[in-house]
Amino acid sequence: MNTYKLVVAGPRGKMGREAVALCLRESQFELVAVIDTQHDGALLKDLDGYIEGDIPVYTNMERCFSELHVDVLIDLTTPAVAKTHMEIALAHGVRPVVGTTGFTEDDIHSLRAQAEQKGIGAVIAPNFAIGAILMMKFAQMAAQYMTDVEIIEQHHDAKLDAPSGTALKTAQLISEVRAPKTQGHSDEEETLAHCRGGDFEGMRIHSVRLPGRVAHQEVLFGGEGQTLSIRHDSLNRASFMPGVKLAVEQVMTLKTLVYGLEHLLD
Ligand SMILES: NC(=O)C1=CN([C@@H]2O[C@H](COP(=O)(O)OP(=O)(O)OC[C@H]3O[C@@H](n4cnc5c(N)ncnc54)[C@H](O)[C@@H]3O)[C@@H](O)[C@H]2O)C=CC1
Ligand SMILES: O=C(O)C1=N[C@H](C(=O)O)C[C@H](O)C1
Repeated sequence: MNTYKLVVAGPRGKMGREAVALCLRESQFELVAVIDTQHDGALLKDLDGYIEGDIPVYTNMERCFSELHVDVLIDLTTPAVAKTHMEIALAHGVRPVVGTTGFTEDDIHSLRAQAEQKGIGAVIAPNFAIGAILMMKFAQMAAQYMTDVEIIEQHHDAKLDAPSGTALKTAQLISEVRAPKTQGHSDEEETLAHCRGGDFEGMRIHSVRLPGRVAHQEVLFGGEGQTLSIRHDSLNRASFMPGVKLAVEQVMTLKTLVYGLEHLLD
């Protein structure tokens, strides 16, 4: 059985905590360090909310990767730092598995070039939940036949980016099968700014942020005399962990950057 030496960036975050728990319970995963913004030199068990783990905390990723042998970085941090984290990992021959959202298409192109230049794998997955991948694939399938589409995503109010990475990825997948088109009335006017949401090739994306939500998305299609709704709900963050596990296992076999877990499920 293959074993993987892993580092988690963001261990005190909502997703980072789940990822640390995943690494500690999976026998083929060995958590060798965590990357935090604070607590350099402490141990995981010293961090708030942890009671076990003689695992070193680094605040400097370069130093971590220089001192330790690491196979995979799991990054669950913030849009502001995730790209730099990926660049540092790739430069050190460490394969990044990144759930952090907020990457632009240019970011993805340049990171893919870096992964290919190093000849190692990398995964950016805007959503690790298998049901969310199915929701996106079903939406892509439906958009071939029903071309009027609006996406409504709902998240907790601590989310930094809007729209969600999942909503953007859904729109990108739909745009592979649907020509850009203007939706709604050609003379429509917003009397309150942004009421019609973001415009992605004519598809409208609406972002709801409310306490009590986790991660939810509905893709709405309208046709003459009929509607179709495709909805996915993540009710907790454990829902993302089978996808993280899959990505860690698969990234070891890749030689390029893969954007979207759907490419690892086929
Ligand atoms: N791909 C997926 O399936 C999912 C992706 N996400 C994404 O994952 C990211 C994290 O989400 P949450 O855990 O909900 O956020 P969070 O705010 O609970 O956690 C983020 C953590 O990152 C840490 N952090 C910030 N800068 C850092 C740095 N330079 N080094 C190390 N740690 C750093 C913060 O201290 C914080 O603990 C977001 O971008 C979110 O959109 C969230 C859920 C599922
Ligand atoms: O911030 C979150 O919580 C989530 N972020 C991802 C996204 O932006 O799509 C995935 C999931 O929706 C939860």
